[in-house]
Amino acid sequence: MSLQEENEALKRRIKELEEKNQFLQHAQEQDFAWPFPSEDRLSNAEIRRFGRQLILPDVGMNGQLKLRNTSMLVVGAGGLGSPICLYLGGAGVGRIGIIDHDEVDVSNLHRQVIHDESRVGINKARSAAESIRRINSTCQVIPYDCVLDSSNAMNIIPKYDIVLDATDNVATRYLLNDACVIAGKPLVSGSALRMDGQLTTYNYNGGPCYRCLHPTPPPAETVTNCSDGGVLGVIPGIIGCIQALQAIKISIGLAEPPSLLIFSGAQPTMFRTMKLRPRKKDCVVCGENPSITQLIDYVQFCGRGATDKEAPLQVLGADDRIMVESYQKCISDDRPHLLLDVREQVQYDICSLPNSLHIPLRQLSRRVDEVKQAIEPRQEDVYVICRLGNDSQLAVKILEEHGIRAKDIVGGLHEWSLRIDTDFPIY
Ligand SMILES: Nc1ncnc2c1ncn2[C@@H]1O[C@H](COP(=O)(O)OP(=O)(O)OP(=O)(O)O)[C@@H](O)[C@H]1O
Ligand SMILES: [Zn+2]
Repeated sequence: MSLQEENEALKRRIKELEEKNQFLQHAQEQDFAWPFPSEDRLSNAEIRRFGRQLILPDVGMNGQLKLRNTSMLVVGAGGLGSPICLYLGGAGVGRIGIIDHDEVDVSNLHRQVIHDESRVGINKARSAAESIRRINSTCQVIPYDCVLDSSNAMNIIPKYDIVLDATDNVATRYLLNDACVIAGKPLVSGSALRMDGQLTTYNYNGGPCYRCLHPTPPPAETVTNCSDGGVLGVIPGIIGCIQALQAIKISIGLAEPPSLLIFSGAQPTMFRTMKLRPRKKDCVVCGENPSITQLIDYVQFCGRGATDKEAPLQVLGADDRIMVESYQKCISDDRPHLLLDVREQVQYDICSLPNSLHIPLRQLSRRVDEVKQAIEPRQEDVYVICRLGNDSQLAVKILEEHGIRAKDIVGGLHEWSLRIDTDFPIY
């Protein structure tokens, strides 16, 4: 390509980007009159755009108008929130609020398909809003770049007709439940982990709320999220799509009594539905004499908040732990020692430090003799490592119970990769 051609191509690209920018600014600055002024008819442009779903007897003019006059709040623009936002925006929902405080990370992109590589580092609510506007510039999209918590939930939730829980932590589930009961909003709640997912609508059609079924939160250390347990990208895609469908059905008046949908992606018959237990008359929030009439401190109630899902465990004292730098010195000084790696096989196969003995934490109690055999000849020091430095502490405790003194490596392989060997993979 000649210099002149290159110059012309660059000019075209600049023009393209300027046009895109203008379009986005226009979309952001559009007049947010709500509900839409012309409530009783669709424009020709709308008829053309929504024609394929407009001709469904279940939707029709009436249903499409209802969608246009419905506002929905999507909490979390991650794995579930991505398909929810894309399909609700595409379907013609009039107003969509999106809350997320987090930024797009490259490890999100396998499932959070509303974002792309160019959005890495950008707030997810803003990124999702931009994607919806590109699909349907007439949708009023309101991104909230913040953590939804007790201080702001009652300012936001009452402004919407239907709320969709697309988050990944227990504190936000209880917060959303209570806020939706207090504000009288249906809550379409989804979850996805590994190959499985679940979906329920709470506080809808006389059905139960989340607390009716789960009065107390599970112990914080038993809760697994996608970054610990993994997730196949398409699983939240499926659940999120059904959440969007459910919200559309509620909006246009097609929804049945709420039930629990259980999705097992690894099984040949993937879908099951179960009847929900009825609403509890003595439920503390939706019962006849509720003791919770305003939002509480959910971080305290659940033992963990929305933003500290990867907060490190503190099980051991300082004497039972070493920093990655000290472990590196141990290697460079050639000090005899045993490195025990307690991650699952699937993680060990991805990467490991040389000369480690591998016993997954789950098997450690019954395989403790292997550790003894490995250290006995030279009475070596034992160091335990895992991915983030949580399981390794639990492993040190187990070894202690069997009379083996060991130390855990603080922050695990993640820290090793950040501070010692940047070529070591992070996953
Ligand atoms: N209280 C909250 N307020 C705002 N956003 C929230 C809240 N709780 C969770 N979220 C958001 O919900 C989304 C859930 O997405 P997802 O389950 O796919 O996990 P993730 O946090 O993006 O990814 P990973 O677990 O792999 O780091 C996240 O983007 C998270 O920031
Ligand atoms: Zn209840």
